[in-house]
Amino acid sequence: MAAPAVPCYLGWDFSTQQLKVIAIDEQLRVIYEDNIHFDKDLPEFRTHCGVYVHNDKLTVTSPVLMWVKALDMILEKMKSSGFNFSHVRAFSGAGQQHGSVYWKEGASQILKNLSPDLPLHQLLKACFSVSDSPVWMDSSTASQCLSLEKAVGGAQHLANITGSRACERFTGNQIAKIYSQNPEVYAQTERISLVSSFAASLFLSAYAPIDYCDGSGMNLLQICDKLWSTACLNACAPGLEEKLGHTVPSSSVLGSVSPYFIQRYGFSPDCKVVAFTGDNPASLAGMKLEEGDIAISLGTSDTLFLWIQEPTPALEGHIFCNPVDSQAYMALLCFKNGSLMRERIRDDCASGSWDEFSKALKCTVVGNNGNLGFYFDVIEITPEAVGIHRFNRDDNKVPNFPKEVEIRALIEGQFMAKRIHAEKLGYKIMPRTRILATGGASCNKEILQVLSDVFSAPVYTIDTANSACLGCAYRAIHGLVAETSVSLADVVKLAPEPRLVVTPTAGADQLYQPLLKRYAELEQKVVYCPISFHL
Ligand SMILES: O=C(CO)[C@@H](O)[C@H](O)CF
Repeated sequence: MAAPAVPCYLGWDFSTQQLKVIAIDEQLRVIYEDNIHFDKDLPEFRTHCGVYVHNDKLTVTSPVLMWVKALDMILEKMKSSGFNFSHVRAFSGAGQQHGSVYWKEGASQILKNLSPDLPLHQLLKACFSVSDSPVWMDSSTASQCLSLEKAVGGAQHLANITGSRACERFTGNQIAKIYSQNPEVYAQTERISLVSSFAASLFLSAYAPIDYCDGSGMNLLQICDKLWSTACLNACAPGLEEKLGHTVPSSSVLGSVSPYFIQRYGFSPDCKVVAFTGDNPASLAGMKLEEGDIAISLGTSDTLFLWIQEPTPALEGHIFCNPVDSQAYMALLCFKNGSLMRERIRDDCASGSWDEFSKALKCTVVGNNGNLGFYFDVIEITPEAVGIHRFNRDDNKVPNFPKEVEIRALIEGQFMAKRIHAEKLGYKIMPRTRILATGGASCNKEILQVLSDVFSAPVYTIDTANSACLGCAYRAIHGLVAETSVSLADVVKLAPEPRLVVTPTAGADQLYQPLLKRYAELEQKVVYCPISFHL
């Protein structure tokens, strides 16, 4: 007797280092999780942490066919494990924000006529005019950023229009660079997707629209009316609107999964595809963020984000259209030196062991006896700085710290930066503030204890570190009823509540108040002017 059909929903995450998938049942319980790690499972692409850092140390890309092949592999893994795709009622997904994919002229015809006998990476190998997609770690478009801000009347004006000042990783500036350096490649490109809408296009076997939320990470979309800004488009490249297509609300049902997936994997013809969005916005959905909460994602990038009702564009940080409620917004601060920085210090100071790393945090005192550090192996976004800078309790620069002091200085510094820059943007740590942590490092209780002490707030986590995948599975369910104006919160009220993990150490707030002030003052000594830095 065949097992009863257990309707389920999928959430995909095309992130920097891996492709992840989660399946949940109608009771929102996780029934399947899997991933393909790009470096380990696709060694033929020879990426490091999922990317190529070019010789100029500014340009950072990822091979688009690696993402395509990762999807082939994870679907085959699921099929071999007996996963029944016919039970999937709907799915949505996320992609690393700001990255872009360039479809070559004629690709839409190839997408429409995929043979289910072959894997996607063979069928699509001639479909991309740019084989190495620019990704969010890139910082090579300083001149394009200057031109864009000049074209629209300055940095704050651009922030008022698009939610951010010109950012080197943002897609409009990346497109401008490709157009200026390779106009013939740009001319051969019939469609430009974000990583999120590229992934949705694979499942639709047709170009998927960009959603409002991920679209607001491009320096091209007007966050007030969700329309492309003509001034910004024209400042980046000619005929750009036609290559981008129109945008859609993040809860839109884009259509049904394509015949390729029905015939090759057994998806139901009724399986719906809900608009894909950015990874951080998907995490906001996955963590059931409430007003007053602060979310911190500890992944390849560390990001701090929160749900806001009104846009407050500034010269630092970003305002995106909200992925769950298209009348609301989300604020985000991005810190590029996240997990890769923690892993490098773990390798150098804890013999590559997280247990040793945690022991070092346990055996060093809150506040680290006044030792402070700034750890930026790659050019940091918040603040704009690079290099390793250590200061002793007298604010004197020192060349090194003992290993366990180095470990605490790294973690305290990463979290003090988050609190300082969040409060600079007006985000208040209130008595009822909850810190919701996600991402790989959210599994480390000692790291979360430092987070709680620095923010003087309790830290909660959800059952999986893959909040972006989970958020997309939730959004898949919501997409099926979004027309009835049911809120996501209503749809996921049965989902597990975030779980309290740590509370602040007694006296920590009194210790960190003067340290936060010192850290903010010392940070001014390590930041640089990005333009002069590159010239
Ligand atoms: O650039 C970022 C956010 O603005 C990063 O967090 C990427 O989304 C990571 F994939």
